Amino acid sequence: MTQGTIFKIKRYALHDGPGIRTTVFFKGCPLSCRWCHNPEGIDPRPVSMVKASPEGAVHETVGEVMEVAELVTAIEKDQLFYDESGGGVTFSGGEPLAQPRFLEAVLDACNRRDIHAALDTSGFAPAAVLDRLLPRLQLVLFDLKIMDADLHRKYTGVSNESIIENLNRIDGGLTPWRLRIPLIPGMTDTQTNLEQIARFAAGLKSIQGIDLLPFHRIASGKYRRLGLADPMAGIDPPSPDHVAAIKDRFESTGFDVSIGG
Ligand SMILES: C[S@@+](CC[C@H](N)C(=O)[O-])C[C@H]1O[C@@H](n2cnc3c(N)ncnc32)[C@H](O)[C@@H]1O
Ligand code: SF4
Repeated sequence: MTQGTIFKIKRYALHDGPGIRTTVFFKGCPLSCRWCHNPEGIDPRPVSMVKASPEGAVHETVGEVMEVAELVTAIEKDQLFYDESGGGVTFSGGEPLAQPRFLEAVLDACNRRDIHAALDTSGFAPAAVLDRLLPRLQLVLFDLKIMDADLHRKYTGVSNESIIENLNRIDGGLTPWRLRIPLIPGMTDTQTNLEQIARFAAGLKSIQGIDLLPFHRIASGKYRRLGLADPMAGIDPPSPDHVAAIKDRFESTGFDVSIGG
């Protein structure tokens, strides 16, 4: 039996793809982005978080091992909503590509049920994993964080070499995809990085659009609950005007650009 580890299933999501969606968060990620808003999803094993309750602080375990059939049952519960809204399921995390066999089995089940399946990914995976999974996906939301290899390593912990290779791979294929750029002040959101991304994006062929994801601070409480220091303490979200100017910049070169995705 193929099993996977999941840390959240969010129903009635209106982001991360068209229509009403269920977002499934896969546990485990080979990156460790300094700004990650899902720090509880990085360790592949279940982790302990402190939760406030009427009885005081209690520990809860985040992360659950699931069978393919169990997850598919949870996903198909809302098939009526997907069908009526043009929605479906989005696999996010953590990094879904870090559990490729489990993801493949769940995708096969979704494909058999005609459930639209989207992948939210850092793109950090062996090319063979991507090649196997792309034909099973109806949409890929592919993050591009930092073009400079050294800065990418500094802020995410890994090289971006395989990510760029995989971007070029998906761009030559048939699976619909959008580029996602998190706007993190001083890290991804610098003039140099955005210019480098714009130059790279100008050469892409099958890209359907760009989603800008402005930095937000929803994770600060999560770091506290994990017993960790917030690595982004003191950093504010970018202003709406600044984000609008970046949107204009990408739109002026012909891209369909959304804020928030
Ligand atoms: C948590 S990640 C999971 C999927 C995959 N690991 C990735 O990075 O694309 C989902 C999305 O949230 C974005 N993100 C993470 N932390 C963020 C933050 N603090 N503010 C805004 N976007 C953030 C990522 O860039 C990514 O597009
Ligand atoms: S790749 Fe995604 S899940 Fe992994 S650390 Fe970065 S933002 Fe978080």
